[in-house]
Order: sequence, then structure tokens, then C-alpha cells
Amino acid sequence: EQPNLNKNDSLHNRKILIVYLSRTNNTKVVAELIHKNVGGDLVALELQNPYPENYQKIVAQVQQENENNTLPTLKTEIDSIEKYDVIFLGFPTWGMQLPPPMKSFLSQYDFGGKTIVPFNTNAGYGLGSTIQTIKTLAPKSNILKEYSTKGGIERDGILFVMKGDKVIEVKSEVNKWLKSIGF
Ligand SMILES: Cc1cc2nc3c(=O)[nH]c(=O)nc-3n(C[C@H](O)[C@H](O)[C@H](O)COP(=O)(O)O)c2cc1C
Repeated sequence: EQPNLNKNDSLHNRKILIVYLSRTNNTKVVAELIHKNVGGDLVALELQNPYPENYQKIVAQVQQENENNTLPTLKTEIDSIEKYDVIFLGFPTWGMQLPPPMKSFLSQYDFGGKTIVPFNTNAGYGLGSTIQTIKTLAPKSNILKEYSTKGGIERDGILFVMKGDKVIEVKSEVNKWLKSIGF
């Protein structure tokens, strides 16, 4: 079992960063719900060279980056990662893996002694190897239990789903999850 945040560690003393990657805004909505709950700094991960709009093209590019272990260059820079105690990491599942920009992010900073809290949306196939990759790339961090929910299915032309009943459900799930991990 993964440990929760130390209950003695006052909420007020934890400096929180929420970093997320989102192409069709589903993960972005989850990030914003978390932000409303826990506060802190909210940062969207952006690439120096953005991915193609076309779905087949991005799938092909991501597959190639995964095969070649290419880490795309980020445009986003975090001022000083040292000042944060807790880092929420939001990402879609891409090719059943952690998206390459998140691999870039984790490879670029030192997460030793920090708490990482993953959250995810996917087309219904789950988290794949994403959590294992976070463990590998941030080996000295304390990784809490993730939140994951079904998002869009871009392959089938279903892009944004975080509205109506779905967003109400996600909001309630996120609240419960945050409570369960000590927020
Ligand atoms: C390049 C690419 C690859 C994807 N691969 C998967 C996958 O392997 N498994 C899955 O369940 N969903 C996959 N999806 C669907 C996304 O995970 C899903 O639509 C997610 O909600 C998108 O989040 P976003 O709106 O924040 O970008 C993929 C989407 C893209 C664009």
C-alpha cells in the first residue's frame, strides 16, 4: 500500500504545484477541480514544438518518440521546483504509456523527498505503464494513490466529455479521492 500524507503535516505548510498535460481539455478540467480544492500553482505543460492537430499524425509521432526514447523539449519552465512539497501530475494515457512531455518533465527536475500525486484521463483502457514510469523517473519521491477516469475517445471523434453529469460525477470522485489521500 502506498503511504498517505502525514496527517501532522499541516495543509497550510504544504506548497503545492499542479502540472498537467492536456490536448482535448479533459485532464485540464480534472486539474482545475483539484486546484479549486487544494490551491497552489496550476501549470499546463507546453512543448516548444506543439504536436500536430491531426490524430493519426500525433499517434505516429508519439509512437516514434516512445520507441526512440525521445524526450521532447518543453516550453514550460518551473521557476524553482525546490519550493514545492507536493506535485500533482496530470496526464492522458497515450499509447498505453506516460506521454513523452511528462517523461521530459520528470527527467528534468529532482523529485527527491517530494510527494507526487498522479491523475489521469483515458479512453477507457486505463493507466497502462504510466505509474510505473513515474516511479522509475522519480525514484526518490513518495507517490500517492492516483485518480483516473474515462475521458475522451479521440480515435472515435469524441473529444471533450467533462460536462453535464460526467463532470458532476468526476467532481464528487475527486473530492473523495483527495480526502482519502490526506487533503
Ligand atoms: C496520441 C494519443 C494516444 C492515445 N492513446 C490512448 C491509449 O493508449 N489508451 C487510452 O485509453 N486512451 C488513449 N488516448 C485517449 C486519451 O487518453 C483520452 O482521450 C484522454 O481523455 C485525453 O485527455 P485530454 O483531453 O486531457 O487531452 C490517446 C489519445 C491520443 C491523442
